[in-house]
Amino acid sequence: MISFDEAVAEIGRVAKPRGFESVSIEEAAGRVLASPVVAAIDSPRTDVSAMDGYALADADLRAVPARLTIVGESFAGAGFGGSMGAGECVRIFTGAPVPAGADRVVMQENVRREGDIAIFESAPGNARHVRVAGNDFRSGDQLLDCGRFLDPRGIVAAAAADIAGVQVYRRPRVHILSTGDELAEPGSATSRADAIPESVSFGVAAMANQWGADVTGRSRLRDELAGMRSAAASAAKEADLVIVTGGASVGEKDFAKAMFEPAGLELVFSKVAMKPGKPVWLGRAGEALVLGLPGNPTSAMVTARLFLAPLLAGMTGRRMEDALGWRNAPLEAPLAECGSRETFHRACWSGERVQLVGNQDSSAQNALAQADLLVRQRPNSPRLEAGGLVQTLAF
Ligand SMILES: Nc1nc2c(c(=O)[nH]1)N[C@H]1C(S)=C(S)[C@@H](COP(=O)(O)OP(=O)(O)OC[C@H]3O[C@@H](n4cnc5c(N)ncnc54)[C@H](O)[C@@H]3O)O[C@H]1N2
Ligand code: MOO
Repeated sequence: MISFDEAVAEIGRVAKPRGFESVSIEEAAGRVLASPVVAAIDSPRTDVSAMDGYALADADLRAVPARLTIVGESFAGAGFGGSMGAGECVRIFTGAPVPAGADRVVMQENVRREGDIAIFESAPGNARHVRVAGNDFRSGDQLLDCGRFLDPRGIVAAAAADIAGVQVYRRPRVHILSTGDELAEPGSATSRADAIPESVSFGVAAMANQWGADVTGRSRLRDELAGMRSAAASAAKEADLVIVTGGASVGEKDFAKAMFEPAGLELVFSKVAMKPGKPVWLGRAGEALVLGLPGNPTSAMVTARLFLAPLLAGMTGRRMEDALGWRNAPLEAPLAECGSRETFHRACWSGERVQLVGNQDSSAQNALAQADLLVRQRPNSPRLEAGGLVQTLAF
């Protein structure tokens, strides 16, 4: 049995992107850049006004009040085509090109207008209200680095670079196999004695999508080795990552690993000294990675959060740390000493402190939905009093 940190290090070794593709800016949100975004234009492209008002030459306001003749208008998208001389100004709007000959914009609130004459009663302040060409970025500037997750802010910069598309890492194809004779489609559990709703694969699929995967297949399998083996072989051929739920322990029908043997399963790790989630395992079958999650729903979702999220971060070209951002937070109540397995308690954030949820059973589904944090407790660490700091991870 390896430690949690050793298991995370193994995840880091295997979690590599599987190629890249070009997508339009429209499709790029939530993807990760496989090549940098380089600006194709200056921004702004020319000197533009930062205010609605009047563009003029500073020299014309040396003596105030000043009366300048309005010789035209400049709008964003339709600049002033003419020329502006001494004693003249141009009506201008925010984002519009500043005409040649002007080096300042005066806000319209500080200007009185009489027909074609603009009257400037007082000396303007220091602010010229002109955004100089290229002051945001220049053509050729690298705006976003390779590996950048295209969040809404990044997408703005990518589009502003005036490029039609970007190169991003391919979304890993994920196939989820849930095992167990007892499992039934939600809504149909009572139609069969001893059946329960299959719940885990839905949470695992949601998490896989959240971390950038494309869930291309979902299958519910009976505990029958021949059928499981053929499902395992075809999932391993079709997917980059196969996730198996259940059958990870030592029961007589726990076939999760055995089902991949004919597909050439090589284990990376099997069993981690953690609670919950001890039976979690990782392997390869041909080109595919295979992640085995315990069947107990809380164990499955805790191990998915701790291993699937960083695995997909790496497979989509992100840093693994993006998925494992631990933060210190104070405890609401004392925490008993930890046993020999590293423990990940389910907890809630009250706004000021961390409170463990009441039901810490690894089969819990109601308490699972209440928890928004995991609290990490190192093996054999001593009791902590209320107010003591613990490491937490958004769950
Ligand atoms: N003798 C031992 N028994 C067990 C050990 C052990 O070390 N020695 N480990 C325990 C631990 S820890 C866990 S966790 C479970 C994990 O077992 P499996 O991965 O083999 O899971 P199953 O037996 O298939 O199922 C466990 C439990 O979860 C329910 N389940 C399974 N899949 C789903 C699903 N997709 N949706 C909803 N619920 C699911 C299943 O009905 C069982 O109740 O083993 C312990 N035993
Ligand atoms: O993973 Mo099991 O506790 O961890 O029920």
